[in-house]
Parts: sequence; C-alpha cells; structure tokens
Amino acid sequence: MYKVAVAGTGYVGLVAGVCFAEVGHEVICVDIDENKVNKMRQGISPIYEACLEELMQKNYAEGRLTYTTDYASAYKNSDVIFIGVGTPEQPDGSANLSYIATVARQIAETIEKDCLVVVKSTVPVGTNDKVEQFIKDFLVNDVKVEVASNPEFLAQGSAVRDTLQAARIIIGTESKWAEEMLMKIYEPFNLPIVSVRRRSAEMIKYASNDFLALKISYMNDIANLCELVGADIQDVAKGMSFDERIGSKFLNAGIGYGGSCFPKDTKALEYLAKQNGYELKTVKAAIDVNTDQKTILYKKANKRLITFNGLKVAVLGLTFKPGTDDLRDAPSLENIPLLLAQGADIYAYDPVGTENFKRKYPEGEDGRGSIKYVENVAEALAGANVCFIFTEWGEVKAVKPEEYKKLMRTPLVYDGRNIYGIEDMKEAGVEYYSIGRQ
Ligand SMILES: NC(=O)c1ccc[n+]([C@@H]2O[C@H](COP(=O)([O-])OP(=O)(O)OC[C@H]3O[C@@H](n4cnc5c(N)ncnc54)[C@H](O)[C@@H]3O)[C@@H](O)[C@H]2O)c1
Ligand SMILES: O=c1ccn([C@@H]2O[C@H](COP(=O)(O)OP(=O)(O)O[C@H]3O[C@H](CO)[C@@H](O)[C@H](O)[C@H]3O)[C@@H](O)[C@H]2O)c(=O)[nH]1
Repeated sequence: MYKVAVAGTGYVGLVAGVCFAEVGHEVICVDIDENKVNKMRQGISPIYEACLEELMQKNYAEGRLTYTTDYASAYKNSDVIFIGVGTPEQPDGSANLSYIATVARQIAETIEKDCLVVVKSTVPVGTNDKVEQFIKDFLVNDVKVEVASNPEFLAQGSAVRDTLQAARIIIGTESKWAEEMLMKIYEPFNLPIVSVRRRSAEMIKYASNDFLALKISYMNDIANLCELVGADIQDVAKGMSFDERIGSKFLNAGIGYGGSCFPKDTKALEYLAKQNGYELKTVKAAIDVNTDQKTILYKKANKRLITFNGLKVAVLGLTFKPGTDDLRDAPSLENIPLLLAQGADIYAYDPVGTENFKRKYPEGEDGRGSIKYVENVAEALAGANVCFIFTEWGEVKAVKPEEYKKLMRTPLVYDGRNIYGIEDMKEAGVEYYSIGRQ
C-alpha cells in the first residue's frame, strides 16, 4: 500500500482520495479552502454525492484518511501525489491551468523523496509534459520526480460507484517505473486498466467527453427536426437503441447538456484543435446545437404568451442533473435571468440545489421580477400560470399529470426532460410542450 496525497477535494479529488483509502492506501487530502477541510474533518462532505459521507467517516475513523491545508507536510513524504484541482473554462474557451501550475510549484518546493505526480484533472494534450518540466524547473531537493496522466471518468451523482466500479482506468506514462507504480496503486480496485502514453491518455478523456456531448447534441438536433415533421424523438431513440452499435445510453433529447465537464471540455478541445491549425467541425456543431437548445423552451413559451410580466412561474429543478447540488452550466442559469428580466414571479423548487442557487439569486425582487424558493413541488405549482421543468429529479417525476391540472391556475407545462407521455398530459387537461414531440 502507498502513501497517497491528493491535491484538491472537489468531486474528483475527494472521491478519489476516499476510494484510495477504501481500498487500503494511506491518504491525505489537501485543499486550500479551510472551511472545506474543517467540514471534512468533522465527517461532513462539502459536496452532495451518494455514499460519500459514509465512506469519509469510515476511513477517517480507521485512520487511513486525513485532511489538511498544510500541503508541505502532506507532499513531502508521499509516494504519489494525485492532482485533482479545477481546470475551468477561460473566456476564449481554453482550459485555465493556473491551479495546476500552483500545485506543481508547491510539489516542486516541498517533496523530499522520489515521487510520482499523477494528473487526474482534465488537461489539454501536452500538459503533462509541461507539468513535469515545471516541477523539475522548481525542484528544491535532489529527488526523482515523474508525471503520469490518469484522467477521471466519474459522473456527478454516482461518483463513488463510478470510481469503485469504473468501466476502465486509463493510465498514461512515459516509463516502466511510473506504469508499474500506477498499476500497483490500482491493483486493489480489480478493474480493467488501459495503459498508454501520456498524450494519448490526455486525449482519451476529451475524446470520450466530446463524443458523449456530440451524441446528446445529435439527438437534440434530430429532436428539433422531429418536432417539425411530426415524429416523436422518444420513439425514435427507442428504435435506435436496439442497435448495439448505437447503444441505449445518452440518447435522451432535452434542454441541452450542462455540468462542469461537457460544456468546457468541448470548448477546450475545439480550442486545442484551432491552436494546431485544425478545425474540429463535429465538436463545433455539438457546441452550437447545445447553445441553442438551452433556451428552446423559453422561446417556445414566449411565442405562446404575450409576456411573463406578473405571471407566477413554477420552476422544477435547478441543478444541471439529478443527484448533485452542482449548478455549473445548468439550463436553469440560462433561463431564470430571461424570465426575471421579463418580470416573472418565479417559485423555484429543487431538492438539493436551492442553497447554491440562492447564492447567485437571493430570494426577493430581481430585475423586473422576483424569485422565491419553496420546499416542495406542490408549493411551486400552487396557482402558477406556467411551469418549466429543468431537472428530472425523482420528486419531479413523481408528480402526476392530474396534479398540474389541479394545482396550477393555468396548467401550461414546458418540460425540458420529456418526463411525461403526451397523451397522459392531454388526458389530464394539461397544455404540454416538451422536446422533439408534438
Ligand atoms: N466534476 C466532475 O464530475 C469531473 C469528472 C471528471 C473529471 N473532472 C475534472 O477534474 C478536475 C477537477 O474537477 P472538480 O469538479 O473536482 O473541481 P472542483 O472545483 O469541485 O474542486 C477543485 C478543488 O481544488 C481546490 N484547490 C484549488 N487550488 C488548490 C491547491 N493549490 N491545492 C489544493 N487544493 C486546491 C479547490 O479549493 C477545490 O476544492 C477538472 O479538471 C475537471 O474537468 C471533473
Ligand atoms: O442522454 C442524455 C444524457 C445526459 N444529458 C445531459 O448531459 C449532461 C451531463 O450528464 P452526465 O454525463 O450524466 O454528467 P456529468 O457528471 O457531467 O459527467 C460527464 O462529465 C464528467 C466530467 O468529465 C465525466 O467524467 C463523465 O464520464 C461524463 O458522463 C447533463 O446536463 C445531462 O442532463 C442529456 O441531455 N441527455
């Protein structure tokens, strides 16, 4: 078993740290955010993820998992340091590598024994080479250091399961020493390992994410055409899914992909291509379709209503997908300002995302409209003139068509997740609009 340090305790770093401890490694998680570290020491997860808190508490109690802001003490004696800090999008679409650079420098200045540095964050092809050079440039002690790539494929909401039961582990190395060490670290997981060179590993991450984003944008594109020609995208997706070459996953048309990865990783790969004099036409198309898709329901509602001014608008779901409190690139963030600017009185419900959303849009008057956060779906729907569904939470899917009819002043529903059957809503007396269906 190894002494493992993890830099960054977000979705990737914390889950990786906890899972490494769970399989027996001695793990220290480092973050610059003192609040987060204090919370974690009390057994409280700073992010909402199924099973994470239980595993944090168990491994902390059993002494295999600790947390610190003191990176020097964490890095100096580690066999391996995983980097899981953010690589957010910059205004030009490129990935911001400043957090990676800071950690690299902190590592260079503190390690006191031979050490493998593993980049888990999603980084443009060639970044691992630069990180290795950067660490060597700033190295204080005479030790051996090498960098390896180990991109992460977990999805938010199922992060622990996706790590412990990952479809594959990708490792990208430039030496036998690094490859063997990473193989040993992952041995207890008993999962398929694909070992390649560093640049290929970096590319596998972007190619996978962008492929999935493309799949979604393709279905959204087809959905929009379905609507125009009288086909039903749900039926079309079902028919397609029986072909194993297509597969049944990620065929759901909707209000566009969001989250912390697909939007930024499509733009970052497009940027990388451009930098190398190449136009990545397929990925550009995925981005363009997604941009339009985000406000497609708002535009539909705008055609149907004279104005949103003074209307009670129920919003069901704020997070970018169910099972997470993350709002990054959530469709709600695109649509709520448009509704507020028109003077809508929004009653928003989300089972876990409300606190995060409140920080961006505090309760009360905003622009011409107002926003209020409610405790359940019924409160949001009561007396509403129109309802938007942005996230397919279980609590939202559980609402029966008749309840919209019963609770709303005018049962007018715009569903960005195709939760309901068209006929079921019609029978219940609900005027219902969704994606790719008439
Ligand atoms: N979120 C996901 O589902 C997911 C999945 C796969 C890959 N990724 C990639 O993994 C990376 C991290 O994503 P995330 O969503 O976990 O990020 P995040 O923003 O949730 O967490 C990053 C953490 O790093 C900390 N940090 C910043 N500088 C630090 C430093 N110098 N030392 C220690 N900690 C520091 C921050 O305080 C924060 O807690 C990104 O590159 C992302 O693209 C994310
Ligand atoms: O058929 C589908 C499937 C997903 N989505 C949307 O796509 C986005 C992303 O969903 P999902 O992939 O489930 O969540 P993420 O947590 O963003 O995970 C993705 O991004 C991570 C970060 O890189 C990767 O590690 C994961 O493998 C990859 O699935 C969400 O807005 C979903 O609503 C659809 O619109 N239709």
